[in-house]
Amino acid sequence: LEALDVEAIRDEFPILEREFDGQQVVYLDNAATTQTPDPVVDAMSDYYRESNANIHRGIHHLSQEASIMYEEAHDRVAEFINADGREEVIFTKNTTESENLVAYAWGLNELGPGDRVVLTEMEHHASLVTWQQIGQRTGADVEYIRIDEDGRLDMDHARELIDDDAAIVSAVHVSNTLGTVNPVAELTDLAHEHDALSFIDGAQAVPNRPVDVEAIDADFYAFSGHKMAGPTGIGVLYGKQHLLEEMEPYLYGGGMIRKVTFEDSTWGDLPWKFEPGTPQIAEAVGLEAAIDWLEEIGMERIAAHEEEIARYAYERLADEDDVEIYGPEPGPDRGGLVSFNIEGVHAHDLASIMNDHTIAVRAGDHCTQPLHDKLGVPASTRASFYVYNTREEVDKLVAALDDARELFA
Ligand SMILES: Cc1ncc(COP(=O)(O)O)c(CNc2co[nH]c2=O)c1O
Repeated sequence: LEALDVEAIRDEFPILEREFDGQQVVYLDNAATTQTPDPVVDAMSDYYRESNANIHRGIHHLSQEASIMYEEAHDRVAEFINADGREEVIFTKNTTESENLVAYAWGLNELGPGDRVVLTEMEHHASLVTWQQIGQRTGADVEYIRIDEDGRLDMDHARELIDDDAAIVSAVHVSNTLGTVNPVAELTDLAHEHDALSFIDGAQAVPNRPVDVEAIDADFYAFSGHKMAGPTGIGVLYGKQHLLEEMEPYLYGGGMIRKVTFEDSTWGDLPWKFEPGTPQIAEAVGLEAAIDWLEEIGMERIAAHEEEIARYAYERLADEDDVEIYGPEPGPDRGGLVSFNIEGVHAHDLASIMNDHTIAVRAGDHCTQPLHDKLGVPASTRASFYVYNTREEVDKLVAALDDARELFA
């Protein structure tokens, strides 16, 4: 597999030339949000300059043009994740809203006492808090598949929890804290063996590796545009068509109806039934441009680049005696991020020192507070990589650790 031309890629991100206090930014916070290449920014600007109009096929050229752009963005997403078609691709605001859509439109109506919602201990709050609250409102139990000391799922425990009481398994594809790549197809098979649904949180997977929802056979799959070189304000909920057809919407308004009388209303076709009001049209154009841009590079090459950079970062950090790294060894079941702590230095202090060197990392609980409780630490520092990161940037990260030791350890 030919390596990425990182320098050519970096030329499409002017933001990576930014300097603070005379130092060039080193952006290692990609699990939080990725940067946006010129072609994506240009596509959205061009939309506003040349095609902007409200959609739902108004009787004028601009509306028809904007409607087709918006509708075809759904087709492009379906092709990218190997969904059957636009009917299985709902545009939301972000992964969080995609999780809530299923929780409200399916969970509230289908769950009750005696049902079990099976999560994992490494879930992001977007999934964990959502299903925890739905469990409280419906009387369903919420249980968590344990992780082992390497940050991998305990699949024996998974098989124990995913039994005939399980109604849905909601699991993260790639952990945003541990980097663990979970066996989502196996979890889905287990769920289906017991007539339970499978909902996979792909926020840290779709941007970084090939994802085929049909191969996984997930019933629902969620991700965000801003984590895959696309804009904020747009996310995707993939859902199997027969499930989305059966589900009642939980957000009402214009654009999602077929017929409205004073007495009642009927709902429009998929995916529009779940997309009320004026949607994020420019963001849909931007998301399609991001998919084009990523596929131009190739998802396999992106995954290989990230594995190589994460492996290098893991190995450099593992050489430091006072550094504790969370999650599996480098390899196929670790994604492109490394979370760690330095003995005697709080993660926030470390991130602050990194910022003195204009190195952008994330410090905190990464919206996985129960996982950090389980790890026995209040916070961690996370370096997360994307297509434009280099080994030299990892070297700068490691070199800055000494400043933190001098000041805090
Ligand atoms: C695994 C996972 N699930 C869901 C979300 C929520 O995505 P959103 O709805 O687009 O915000 C995130 C975002 N994770 C992070 C956002 O900032 N730092 C992070 O690690 C995530 O990493």
